[in-house]
Amino acid sequence: MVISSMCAIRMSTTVPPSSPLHTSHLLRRTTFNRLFAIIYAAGILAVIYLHLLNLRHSPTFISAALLIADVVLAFMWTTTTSFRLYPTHREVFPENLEKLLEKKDFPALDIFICTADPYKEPPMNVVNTALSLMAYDYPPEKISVYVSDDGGSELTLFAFVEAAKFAKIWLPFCRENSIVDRCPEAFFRSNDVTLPDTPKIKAMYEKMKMKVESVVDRGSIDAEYLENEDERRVFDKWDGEFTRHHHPAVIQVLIESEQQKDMKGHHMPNLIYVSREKDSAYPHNFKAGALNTLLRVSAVMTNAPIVLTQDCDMYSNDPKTPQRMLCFYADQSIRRDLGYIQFPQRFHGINSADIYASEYKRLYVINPGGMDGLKGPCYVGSGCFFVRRVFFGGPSSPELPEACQLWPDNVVKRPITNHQVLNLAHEVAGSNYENNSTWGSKMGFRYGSLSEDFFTGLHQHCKGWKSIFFHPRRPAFLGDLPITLFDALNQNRRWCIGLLEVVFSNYNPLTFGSKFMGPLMGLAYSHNAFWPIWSIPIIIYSLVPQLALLNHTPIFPQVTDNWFILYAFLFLGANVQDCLDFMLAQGTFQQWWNDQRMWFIRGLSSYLFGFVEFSIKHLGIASKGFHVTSKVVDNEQSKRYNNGIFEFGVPSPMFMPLATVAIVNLVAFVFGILQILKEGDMGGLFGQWFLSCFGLVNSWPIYEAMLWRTDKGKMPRVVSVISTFIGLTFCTLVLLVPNA
Ligand SMILES: O=c1ccn([C@@H]2O[C@H](COP(=O)(O)OP(=O)(O)O[C@H]3O[C@H](CO)[C@@H](O)[C@H](O)[C@H]3O)[C@@H](O)[C@H]2O)c(=O)[nH]1
Ligand SMILES: [Mn+2]
Repeated sequence: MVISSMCAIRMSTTVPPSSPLHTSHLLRRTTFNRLFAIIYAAGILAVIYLHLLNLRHSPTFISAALLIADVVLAFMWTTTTSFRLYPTHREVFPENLEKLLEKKDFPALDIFICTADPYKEPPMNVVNTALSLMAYDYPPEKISVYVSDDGGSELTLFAFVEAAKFAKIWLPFCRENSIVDRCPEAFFRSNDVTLPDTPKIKAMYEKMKMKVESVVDRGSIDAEYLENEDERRVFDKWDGEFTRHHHPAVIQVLIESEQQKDMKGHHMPNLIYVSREKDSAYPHNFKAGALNTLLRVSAVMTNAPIVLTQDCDMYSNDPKTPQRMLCFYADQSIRRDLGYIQFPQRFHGINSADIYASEYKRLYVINPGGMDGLKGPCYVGSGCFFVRRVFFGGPSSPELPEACQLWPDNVVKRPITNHQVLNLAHEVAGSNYENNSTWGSKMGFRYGSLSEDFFTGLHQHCKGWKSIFFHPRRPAFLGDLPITLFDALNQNRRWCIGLLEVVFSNYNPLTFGSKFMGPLMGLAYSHNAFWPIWSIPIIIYSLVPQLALLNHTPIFPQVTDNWFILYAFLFLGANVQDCLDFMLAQGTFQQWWNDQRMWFIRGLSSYLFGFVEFSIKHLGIASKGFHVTSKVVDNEQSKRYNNGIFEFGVPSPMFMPLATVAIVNLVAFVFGILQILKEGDMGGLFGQWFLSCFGLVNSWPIYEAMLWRTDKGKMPRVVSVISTFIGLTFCTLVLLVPNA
């Protein structure tokens, strides 16, 4: 089969100015942002000056702690400012594409879907993702979908055998009825089930789902579910020796575009199941390893010039997405150093207040828009269209892989089921294939960080590639999100470990990054990389002023003092601007409130624990792998989540600092009230009392969970008891210590 990676070379298109493919402009708030940044920076300098003065007069633990907290806040503010100087918005005009390109000249597209565990990532969901992507409004013979199964599970493969059959009906159905929701589950969930064929197709879908789910429940495949010898042979490799951590490579072509047609006689995309060889003697490098295997396997089989990476839960929500992507890719004027086009990760099923701030609006929407005005957004692991060449060295310093069949401009001339092709594909999926190679260091996705996405994008930008952020009105992809606080924090903690791995690598974004990408990009990358250090000011500000209050030690200027205005300005300025940014990005005030609360919660838990775990790992004491976030939904939990109730439930040490801080703030708050009743004023302690109110309001769900909730999601008793004890001990100690 001649796959059209040639198109990439032939497509010498110049876009006429009258019918642009895309436009971009700076947001209106840019000038304001820049002016405000200058004023705010002056405020920061003044407060640091005040701290230094204080420290000279009274060099106490408190003044040192406050200086450290404010220096970290100032640093994080500087990094945030890098997103605010060039906030960019883009539009695309896919309707102009046809003036430049015929459909037959569209470049081929290799789609990678990663899954790792059939019990945390139900195969039915993976199948839904795959079907939604196969149904793209794009020439099907140009699409190849590769599913990487790191779980090495016959259950997942079985689901795909079924999906390949269902695709024959589903794809023409979507095309003929111009369906927009091409993820079957999402389509049947929504209400427009009025088309004549729908009941029939729905019944078929339900039957497939029932089969797949029963197979997953039983953990094995009933013989009756396999229709013929060919289907049985597919599972031959799962013999007695086969385990998840030790097995040969399995590559199974489930649909071959050239050979198989759908019900209506149209081409279908290629569908290929890949489970790379696993052998405990070799590191497998988690998702980055899986993606590198797919890069090679797909190079051997189809070698499309564009590669889309998807997490297994991120289904397509808009069939026109590849065409929108083409609006950038087809533009010669930006092509030379264009490495990737990132669409934001968006989620379905978020509760309206977004209690866990799972939307990560800043990470996925606001900040990438800010980087788009510089050299482009970070790669966030899913929803990203790469130019294949970006994995092989810089734009003008190519790094070619060992075999010419893997070169990014190689044209595959043989069908994907050809023996030689399949043999080579198995070879490059071998567990020792990468030994002594530069895969993971100079080529492909980067190893060495649990946040392989962040690390990979950073590396590519440092090599001179640019990227583009495109945020369409209708979300291009929708994924699952964690619905318990524990899952949400665990995910964040894994990211933190991965980010610190980048900070302490040779590719520190601040030093190495600024040198190769410029200072603003360096700062922008540092913002994420240094996330965990948020915990320093958060811990200090949620304990020190409150404890000092109990000790009658004023640490902020008096309300009547001019310096108080500075504090008020810095506090309000940061929060109001942050809130405005958030609301201008289609957020509500309540969502913003919850977002800042989660920031506070993460600072006391996942950022902190990520930091500790990273240090332990670094000292070689323990090493934790990539804990896949569960996408399975428990009904009760889901009900509580939908009602906006926090889910604690598990006795995790991560909840302890949260509960301790909640107790200390409660005591300080009550103490402040008593103080007013007794003496009629706050005696210079207003600022501190105000912070304890802030802490109190933010901790509300924690009090609820500790004190009066009775459901399963309440705070486990052991966490409540230990934290209350620690919190009260702190308070008693400072009450007993004489005024400092
Ligand atoms: O050994 C592994 C581990 C994970 N995965 C896949 O990686 C994806 C992301 O894993 P998930 O548990 O969903 O992590 P999240 O924290 O939700 O993912 C975010 O963070 C990851 C980095 O930590 C990025 O890779 C993801 O793209 C990004 O969405 C999933 O499709 C997994 O199947 C593998 O293929 N192999
Ligand atoms: Mn995920």
